[in-house]
Amino acid sequence: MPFASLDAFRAALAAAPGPDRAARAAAEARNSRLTKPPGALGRLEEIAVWWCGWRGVARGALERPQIVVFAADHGVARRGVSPFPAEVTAQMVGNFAAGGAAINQLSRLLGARLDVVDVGVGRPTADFTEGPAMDEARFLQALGAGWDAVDPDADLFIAGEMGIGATSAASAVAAALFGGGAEAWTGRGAGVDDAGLRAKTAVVAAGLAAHPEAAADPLEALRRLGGLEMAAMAGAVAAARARRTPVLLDGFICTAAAAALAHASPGALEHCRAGHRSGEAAHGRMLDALGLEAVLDLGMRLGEGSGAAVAALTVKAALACHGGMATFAEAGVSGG
Ligand SMILES: Cc1cc2ncn([C@H]3O[C@H](COP(=O)(O)O)[C@@H](O)[C@H]3O)c2cc1C
Ligand SMILES: O=C(O)c1cccnc1
Repeated sequence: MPFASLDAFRAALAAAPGPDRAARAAAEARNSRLTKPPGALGRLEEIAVWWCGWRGVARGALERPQIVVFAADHGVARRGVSPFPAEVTAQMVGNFAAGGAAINQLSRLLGARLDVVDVGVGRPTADFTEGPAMDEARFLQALGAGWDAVDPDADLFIAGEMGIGATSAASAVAAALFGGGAEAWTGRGAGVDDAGLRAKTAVVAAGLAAHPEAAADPLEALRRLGGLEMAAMAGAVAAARARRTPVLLDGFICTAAAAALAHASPGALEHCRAGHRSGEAAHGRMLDALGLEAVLDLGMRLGEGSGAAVAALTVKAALACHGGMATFAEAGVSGG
């Protein structure tokens, strides 16, 4: 859906539907009758009920998960904020096409549809220390590209990204949204050393200083300090909500993009769970600030949607138990 203005996108966010409460209650009732002590499947139980509520079913299985990797280049990559050169973004897009990346293996294992959407490879954002990363037209285009990438028939959606420099953009957006300064939100990304981390933190601080307007408006924070792939991820997460498709958020970059939605429209992430807690230092703090609990905590810090893809295997497990187990009555087991 092309958005003619930021207000049009805000209106789409405001129109977000809630879960199907009757389906959720039916899934909860079913869960309480299954042959196990109450609560013995731990958080798998609430994961299954969450998914059923958004899908509008009393029970179900994961059949059409979708992963979209949004790829884009960052102007700020020129500032030496990543241990890897900017050309790795395009090279990794080639690797996705050839099936050689981590996300290829995980999406195949999950049985997911994997799409790679180029929203700015070779056409970087502006360096946010010098001006807004995106003008409004480009920002709206990326939001719309993300919106359009979501398969309306998907039964679980994951947004991933590829873009050298992206953790600097995510740190800047997080600092603008949550406050606390560049130091609190800047981490090692793809692996900068101590000197690199100091330089990266200074670049994020310079970006924040250049865009005081970002603190006042979450979508402006995303436009001025974020990346094209982050804008597309935000558009995709919003589109999934419009279709009541449950979402697993990935790591630091994905969560920072989604956080802009949460700040723009309270409740915008009700259809989301945090797939994992990334090894990027500030991700846990961001999840806490958003009130999100991670499904997994494996020290992964890759991006590409990889942490959420592993978490989707846990959703599959949760739904296999919830959908397939016998009730106490069906199995003739006493005590239910
Ligand atoms: C080979 C390679 C594959 C990747 N896949 C995801 N990322 C991850 O690293 C980048 C962010 O880190 P930074 O902000 O430090 O540049 C993003 O592209 C992210 O998706 C990768 C990075 C590399 C090097
Ligand atoms: O958590 C993430 O999304 C992440 C962390 C490091 C590098 N790329 C992505």
